[in-house]
Amino acid sequence: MNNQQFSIIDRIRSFKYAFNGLKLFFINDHNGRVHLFAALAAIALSFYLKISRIEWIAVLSVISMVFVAEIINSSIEKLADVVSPDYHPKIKVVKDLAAAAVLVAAILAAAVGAIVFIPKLFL
Ligand SMILES: Nc1ncnc2c1ncn2[C@@H]1O[C@H](COP(=O)(O)OP(=O)(O)OP(=O)(O)O)[C@@H](O)[C@H]1O
Repeated sequence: MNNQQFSIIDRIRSFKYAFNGLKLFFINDHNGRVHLFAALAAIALSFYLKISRIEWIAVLSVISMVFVAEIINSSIEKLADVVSPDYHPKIKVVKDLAAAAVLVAAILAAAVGAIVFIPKLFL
């Protein structure tokens, strides 16, 4: 248990570190930029198609899910690269599992995108 006193300055500092992580993700991570582009395209399409409130909730939820999964995946990859710069079978399992989380989120996002957008675009 942490016995340190609550400090608003420490809380603000934590936010600063978190925003720095976000900046690193979008600047250094190629996947981060791909996801950002896809998210902006989905949001633009949502405005264009005037999707409903509940559809906005679905679209924004899956977009954030993909970002969360990719940020955690990226973080695990970086940690694994420090822990084991050389090939290690257990690192392979760790990295493949982290990548699987992104895959699951991306499949869900594609499914939600198809359910929301396809009827408005083609039907
Ligand atoms: N040190 C290692 N030991 C074992 N397997 C590894 C190791 N590094 C990478 N791998 C294997 O290679 C795959 C790709 O790893 P890598 O870290 O390059 O991820 P990536 O998704 O290609 O990353 P990036 O975000 O750089 O595109 C991993 O999922 C894992 O199977």
